[in-house]
Amino acid sequence: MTDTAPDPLLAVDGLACSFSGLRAVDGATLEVERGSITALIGPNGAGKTTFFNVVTGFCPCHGGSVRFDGADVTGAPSHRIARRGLVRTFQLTKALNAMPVIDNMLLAAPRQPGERLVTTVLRPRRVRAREREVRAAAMELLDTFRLRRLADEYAGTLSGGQRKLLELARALMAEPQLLLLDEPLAGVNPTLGVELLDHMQRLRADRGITFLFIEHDMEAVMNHSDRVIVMAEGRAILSGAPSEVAVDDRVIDAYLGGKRIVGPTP
Ligand SMILES: Nc1ncnc2c1ncn2[C@@H]1O[C@H](COP(=O)(O)OP(=O)(O)OP(=O)(O)O)[C@@H](O)[C@H]1O
Repeated sequence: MTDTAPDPLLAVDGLACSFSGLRAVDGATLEVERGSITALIGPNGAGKTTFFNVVTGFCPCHGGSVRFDGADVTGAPSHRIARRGLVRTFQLTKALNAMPVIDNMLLAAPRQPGERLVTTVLRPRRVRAREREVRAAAMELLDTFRLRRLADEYAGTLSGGQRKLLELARALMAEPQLLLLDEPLAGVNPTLGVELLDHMQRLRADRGITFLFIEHDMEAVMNHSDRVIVMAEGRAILSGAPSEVAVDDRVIDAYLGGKRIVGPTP
């Protein structure tokens, strides 16, 4: 690692996670700056997805620490980490596919007082007010992603691109401070890919959301991120501006197929 942020939103130190002896994440140390769009790159099997899973509480932590927004969240359950604003996207499951788009959105909202019978009975007005708030937030996001007209359609009937947008919209219902995206451009046509990257820029500007995204598309990484972190064999081996990372010999040899990429386009 070559740089550190003064007040990082996410600070991970020596993180480890093994699967039956295989060290998928092996002492990863990295930081994500507040308000940045940071890319996480590295070869297949480098441990990027497992890193996301450990940080967000979906895989066990076998060593090291995770600090988010100044709090130690190492090994905390995923729902508690998400409630703090550290959220990752997920592919729509079978169950979610069998539900209308709007229900997918409503289910993803935090702090639903109607979840508790006692609140529903004793404070019905509060429950209804929160339900209206959640529905309004869902509709606004569906508008943003041009999915509003599909609100009552089953999620399973959406095109691949629309599903990607719905995954992003669902994650935003959790009101993230830091959103982790695992290969957001995979399987997406180039036009929608550009749209997704524009959404990230706009969400950062309008809602102050910080992004950490895993991506193999080097053009997207170099042109749409402020920082790039390179992972190999379970560790972060390099971090810097895209223009710095793009000229590093290790990156050129191992991850860019020997091709030199000259920084972001103006
Ligand atoms: N649930 C699991 N059980 C066993 N091994 C796993 C599990 N998840 C990941 N691994 C292994 O951990 C290593 C890291 O995998 P991971 O998916 O985190 O890498 P990655 O960098 O995200 O790769 P890719 O770019 O191909 O998605 C790989 O060797 C993988 O096979």
